[in-house]
Amino acid sequence: MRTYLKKRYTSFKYAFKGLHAALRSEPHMRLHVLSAVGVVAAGFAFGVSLTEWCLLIGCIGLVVTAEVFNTAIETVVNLVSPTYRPLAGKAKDLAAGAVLVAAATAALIGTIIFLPYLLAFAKIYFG
Ligand SMILES: Nc1ncnc2c1ncn2[C@@H]1O[C@H](COP(=O)(O)OP(=O)(O)OP(=O)(O)O)[C@@H](O)[C@H]1O
Repeated sequence: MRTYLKKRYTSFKYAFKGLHAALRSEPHMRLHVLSAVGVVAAGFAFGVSLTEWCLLIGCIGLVVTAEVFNTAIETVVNLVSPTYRPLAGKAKDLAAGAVLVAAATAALIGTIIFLPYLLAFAKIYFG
C-alpha cells in the first residue's frame, strides 16, 4: 500500500513538473492561463449560473489540455527531427490546428455565455 501511494505521488509530481515546464517554455500557455483568469473573474463579476460555470471550466480545461499536448508533440518532433522534414512540419501543424479548434470553440462558447450579460450591463449603464 505504501509503495502504491508513493508511486501515485511520484506520478502526480511528474505531471505537475510537465505543467510547470509548459508554463515556463510556452508563451501561448501563459496567454491561455491569463485568459482563464480573466474568464473566471468575469464569471464571478457577472454571477454566471452553475451550468455556465461548468461550460466555462470545461472550455478552460479543453484549451489547456490541447496546449499541453501541442507542447508535448512539438518537443518530441524537435527531438526526433531537429532538421527540416515535411512530416515533422505536418505533425506540428496538426497539433497547432488542434489548439486552434479548442481555442475557437472556447471563444464561441464564451461569447454565447457572456454576450447577454454584457448587453444587460451596457443597457443599465448606457441606457
Ligand atoms: N523540423 C521541422 N520540419 C519541418 N517544418 C517544421 C519543423 N519545425 C517547425 N516546422 C514548421 O514551422 C512551424 C512552427 O514551428 P515551431 O516549432 O516554431 O512551432 P510554434 O508553433 O512556433 O511553437 P510555439 O508554440 O513554441 O510558438 C511548424 O508548425 C511547422 O510548420
